[in-house]
Amino acid sequence: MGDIQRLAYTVAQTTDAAKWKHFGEQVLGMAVTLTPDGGARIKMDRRDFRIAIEQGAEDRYLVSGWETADHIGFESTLAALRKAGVEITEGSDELRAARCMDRVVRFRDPAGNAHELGYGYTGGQQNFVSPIGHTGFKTGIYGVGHTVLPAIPFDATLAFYKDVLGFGLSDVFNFQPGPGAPVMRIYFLHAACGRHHSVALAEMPMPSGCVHMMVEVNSMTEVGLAQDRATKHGVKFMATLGEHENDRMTSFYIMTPGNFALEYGFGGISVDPKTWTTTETKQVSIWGHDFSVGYR
Ligand SMILES: Cc1ccc(O)c(O)c1CC[C@@H]1C(=O)CC[C@]2(C)C(=O)CC[C@@H]12
Ligand SMILES: [Fe+2]
Repeated sequence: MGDIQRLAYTVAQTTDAAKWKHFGEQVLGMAVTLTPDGGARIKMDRRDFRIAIEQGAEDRYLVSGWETADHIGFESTLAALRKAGVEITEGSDELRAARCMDRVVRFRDPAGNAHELGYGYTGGQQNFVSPIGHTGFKTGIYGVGHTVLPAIPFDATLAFYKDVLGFGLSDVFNFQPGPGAPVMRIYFLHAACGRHHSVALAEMPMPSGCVHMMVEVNSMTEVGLAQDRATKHGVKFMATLGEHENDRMTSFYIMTPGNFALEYGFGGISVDPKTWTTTETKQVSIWGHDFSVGYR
């Protein structure tokens, strides 16, 4: 088992941070602060941010930010990356300050997805206050949620997550989008925190850099309220409400200003990384999750 504990944060790029301010606050119920450089910081808990928005030429996903418990876990993960011949860039003082980490390094996986690895949170500890009265998110040791990344070539990318980064394989899904259509693999991996998956690898190209990211709330009521807000604000739904078979998450999917989807859910299971054996899911969901709405 590896030393990566959780997905600590994600980073997206925007051409217009005001769009993220509106979406983050009015739809997601998070607290969004615009920054002088044209970006934004999206707060979901006592940390200063869980989603960082950077000003740039495209609306897209940029980085998955992983966290170890301490410098020991950090150094051993770094050693595994070096041993695998991965190119590593040491984070500047500026990057460390932006991410509120004692130390940060950057690298890419075999599919080209950008990652940061860090430890030692150095930011503030202010209570989360939602501008719309939302009660909060399931974060803490479980991190921000999960991210689903494009993974081509699939086998090399999967091996990297398992053998280099030390993720455990929770569940495999050989997804057939339609009769006769080619199978697209979606594999779900857990970090040490035990969230059923902190990352999933999807065998599909995704120009925006992310298939979706997931945030979790603490009650079904909060999912329903968020669904109402998304409807009210005319947000595009990528999937209707439903419950996944593998992690039992009840969620819906909406499009973000970053051209990737966001899954908003409740009730996902945890696994025990010491004893879990990989399962195979046979269906997207037990009920609901009509993804055809995304094409309407
Ligand atoms: C199958 C599944 C289990 C648990 C999850 O958290 C989860 O997001 C999924 C669905 C993943 C996947 C997706 O995000 C992109 C669109 C996909 C490929 C579909 O059209 C069905 C399954 C979807
Ligand atoms: Fe998901």
